[in-house]
Amino acid sequence: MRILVLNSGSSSIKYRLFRMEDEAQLAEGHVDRIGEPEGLLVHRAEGAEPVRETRPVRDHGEGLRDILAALVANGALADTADLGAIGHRVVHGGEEFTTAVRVDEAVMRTISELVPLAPLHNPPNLHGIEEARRAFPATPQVAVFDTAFHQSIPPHAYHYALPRSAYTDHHVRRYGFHGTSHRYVARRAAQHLGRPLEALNLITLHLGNGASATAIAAGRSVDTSMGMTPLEGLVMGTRSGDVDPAVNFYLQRATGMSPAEMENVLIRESGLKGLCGANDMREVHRLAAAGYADARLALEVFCYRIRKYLGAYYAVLGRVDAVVFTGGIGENDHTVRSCSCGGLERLGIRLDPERNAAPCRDVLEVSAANSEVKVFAIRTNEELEIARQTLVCLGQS
Ligand SMILES: Nc1ncnc2c1ncn2[C@@H]1O[C@H](COP(=O)(O)OP(=O)(O)O)[C@@H](O)[C@H]1O
Ligand SMILES: CC(=O)OP(=O)(O)O
Ligand SMILES: [Mg+2]
Repeated sequence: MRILVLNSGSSSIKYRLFRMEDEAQLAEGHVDRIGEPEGLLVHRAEGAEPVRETRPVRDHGEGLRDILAALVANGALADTADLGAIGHRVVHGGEEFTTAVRVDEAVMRTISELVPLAPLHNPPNLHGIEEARRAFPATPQVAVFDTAFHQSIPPHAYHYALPRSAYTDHHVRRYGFHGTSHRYVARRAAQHLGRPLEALNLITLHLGNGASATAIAAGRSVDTSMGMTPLEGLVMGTRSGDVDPAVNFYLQRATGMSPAEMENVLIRESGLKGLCGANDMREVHRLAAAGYADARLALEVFCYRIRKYLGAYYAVLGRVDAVVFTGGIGENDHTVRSCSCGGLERLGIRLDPERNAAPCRDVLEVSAANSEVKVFAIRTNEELEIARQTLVCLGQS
């Protein structure tokens, strides 16, 4: 069966096509700048020349039709009937969804009821599903939630110490995100260690544009650094992560910013970008190497926050079998890995500098031979995990 995985953002659609019999990736690409005067379309498929086009793409519906046409043109699909299912990334599933679900009217309604909890992510996800249902009415559509893996977090870890009505009336609690990635790399680590995931305690660190840490006990998520929204926790490209909530009110009063303007500052103008002007980690390194003190500080704040969560989750778990770094930064940035793990030898975490400097192609063990806790860099594949869960949901695996 062929499964198309879609990740619909506000002005983009990313996709990958898999043949599930052998989990081969047949094609991938993205449509960016939807609705802008000049859109960008990139398509790559096995055995075909890559295509890169710039032209306007009016809306998500047109973007999806372009993707389908490209998949047929480059031979990845014979026709639409060749598509067994579409799996959609949906960021917020609230408390309603603990696993992937087949999309129907009731599911669409529930995802839209969750929009207030994820105003940036859920509307484009929902829109992508609507358009896909319109473009492929006969194809089963499955929603796979970032929050689902974290539904095993116990009440003492998901409750904030707020008046009860915040939870009972307004659903304010920790939900956690990046669940498909944390789950995927946890499974890869277990395979590499040759042990069942259900027997392992892990700390997984997804460090991409968004970043989060998860404590995994006996294969299940028991705590994670992102909260009600993907703003809490680690320092990110443009998001602040943890701050004293009073900063919010203080800065609004001091500067006259509205709540919406303040939210924009915390989500889009903070993190690495706020600290040193660059949100891309490679650029932060370039600036630091060129002697910019702000960039060096940004790196230190970024790694220090990770180290704090490593310590906290060590305490949560009591025993840790492995720490896993993933996401664009976690997979590629050996400096961030060594800086984040620095000084944790007493916890049994010791890196091997030579192994740590090697490129990570799939699973790279970066801990020293005498490290009690194994440390890995593992390439994540959220799309493949979504395709697998789509297959499970349809009862075909
Ligand atoms: N070789 C590298 N060294 C350091 N950072 C890298 C490297 N390659 C990618 N990154 C960083 O990874 C981040 C993007 O991560 P990625 O997982 O691709 O993002 P997203 O969350 O959008 O999927 C950026 O900060 C980028 O600078
Ligand atoms: C939920 C989230 O933060 O996702 P991303 O890292 O893709 O922004
Ligand atoms: Mg990513």
